[in-house]
Amino acid sequence: MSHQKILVLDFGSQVAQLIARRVREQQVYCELHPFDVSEAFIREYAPQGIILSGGPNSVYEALEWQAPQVVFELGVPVLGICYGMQTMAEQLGGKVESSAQREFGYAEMRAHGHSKLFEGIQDRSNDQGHGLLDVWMSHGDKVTQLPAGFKVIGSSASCPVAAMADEERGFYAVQFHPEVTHTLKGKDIIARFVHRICGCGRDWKMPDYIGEAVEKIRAQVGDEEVILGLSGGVDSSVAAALIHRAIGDQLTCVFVDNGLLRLNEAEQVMQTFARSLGVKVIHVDATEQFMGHLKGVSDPEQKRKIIGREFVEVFQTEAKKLPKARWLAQGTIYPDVIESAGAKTGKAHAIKSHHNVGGLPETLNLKLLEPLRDLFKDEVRELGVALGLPHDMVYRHPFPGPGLGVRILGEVKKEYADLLRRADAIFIDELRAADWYDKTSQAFAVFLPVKSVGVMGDGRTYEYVVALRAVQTQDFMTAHWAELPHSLLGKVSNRIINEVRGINRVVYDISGKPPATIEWE
Ligand SMILES: Nc1ncnc2c1ncn2[C@@H]1O[C@H](COP(=O)(O)OP(=O)(O)OP(=O)(O)O)[C@@H](O)[C@H]1O
Ligand SMILES: O=c1[nH]c(=O)c2[nH+]cn([C@@H]3O[C@H](COP(=O)(O)O)[C@@H](O)[C@H]3O)c2[nH]1
Ligand SMILES: NC(=O)CC[C@H](N)C(=O)O
Ligand SMILES: [Mg+2]
Repeated sequence: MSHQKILVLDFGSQVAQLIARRVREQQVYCELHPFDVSEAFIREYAPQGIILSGGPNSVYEALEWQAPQVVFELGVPVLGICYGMQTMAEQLGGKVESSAQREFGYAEMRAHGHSKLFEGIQDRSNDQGHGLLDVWMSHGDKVTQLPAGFKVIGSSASCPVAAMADEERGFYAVQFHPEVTHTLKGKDIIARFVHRICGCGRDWKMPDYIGEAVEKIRAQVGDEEVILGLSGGVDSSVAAALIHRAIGDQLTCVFVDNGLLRLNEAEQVMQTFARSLGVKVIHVDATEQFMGHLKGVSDPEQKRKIIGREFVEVFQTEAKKLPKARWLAQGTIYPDVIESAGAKTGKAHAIKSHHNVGGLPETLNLKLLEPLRDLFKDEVRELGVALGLPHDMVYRHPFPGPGLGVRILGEVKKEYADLLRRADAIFIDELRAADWYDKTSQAFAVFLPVKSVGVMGDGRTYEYVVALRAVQTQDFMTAHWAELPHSLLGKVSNRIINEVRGINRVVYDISGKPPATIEWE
């Protein structure tokens, strides 16, 4: 089945992913691509409408940062946002200049000229009955001359052309950012563009998508076999459930106990998958193998690389035991794809080597099956619910593949892992009991291999420290530390110190991301 689609062209905006999110929320399929994709690509993609994102450049400096001309020749509506508006103006014969008044943050925009884009959408109105909108701006350039055929449809105090349109041709542009939540009616504006102006229906729904995905997996796999690394996390669990729905027993999951899992995790995963869902799961106890290779290693990057390598090692060994195994399935999701795409616009530094990216050796001899490649995390969760996975599994916090290996600072030892497992379980227990688990995006304990002095029962102690970490975030790219109630933190600290012998001090991590990261290594 083919969907009606929107195409988002990325000019290097920090929030380009959000545009795609906002469109998907309208149950309209869309993809984000670098602005310089080929004309042939755009024609073949056959969008129902195109959105041009913002970006850091100025149109009068970065002359090659233009939308492919075909964008304006396809006969479909186009929405330019910020830089997207400026390049639209420039390319169609208008003018853009650097502005004396730069605007960053809140602005009030007055809508005028009865455009389809804003009609009936306002936060309040002024004395003349014009709609006023609270919008979020981030620009230093502005359109100073309209291209032929355009009229002004919105203005703000320091930006006379805050929005423009050529309704005849379906070209719309806004200087503000409708994709961020600070633009209060942004969601309505995106909805208006994709539904009314582009004429897209609501045909992107997870329950319907199951059938489509199942067909595709069957066609790809045929009568061959698939192995999937199952972690019990959201992505691999949903991938397992989906592939199992498609090919049943041709799927074998491999759950690796690397000795770095949380308390009772192995039992829980086996229980849910093998017993409740009837999926074939092989439980590989590779504790010795992982711990052996990690012995004496304290550099975080080296630890990550070793863990990644050993995972592949295990998958390969297991695949050899299945004569028809030709596929390795992964729970790769859309943000993973976008973040590692290395588009012309991306200049990201390597902060951490994620264990599952780029670690596949040439000799693997297995094809990759990635049925969640087009989905955002919340879509993956919705799909999981539609597939009948238990709520607790679908809404659990993410857990990184290197597991406790990156939560024990420095060298990993079994003794440390055992202490950490117990402290972590107490923290998560208490979070749930206090109804805070679902209010945080990720929470865990970290083991610090330093000792401090304490006094317990009149005796001196000299023991290890545990740090608690809890964050709130939408996308895990940035995060705030969670303002957990002091009483809750107090209770967790008390329980850990009383119940886990070997730990006599608990601290709470109050660093945001950036500048810190969520995991400590
Ligand atoms: N213990 C494990 N055994 C087998 N495969 C694993 C294990 N840990 C991680 N993996 C593999 O690595 C992939 C990436 O891990 P990642 O943590 O990003 O995803 P996830 O565990 O599926 O979901 P979540 O992000 O919710 O934790 C998983 O999809 C899974 O295929
Ligand atoms: O599957 C994974 N393999 C990894 O190697 C890995 N490293 C970090 N994470 C998770 O990614 C999110 C962001 O983490 P950081 O702020 O620590 O970079 C957080 O959710 C982290 O738990 C990983 N997940
Ligand atoms: N956020 C943007 O797209 C900014 C566009 C352009 N660089 C400006 O400053 O006006
Ligand atoms: Mg995980």
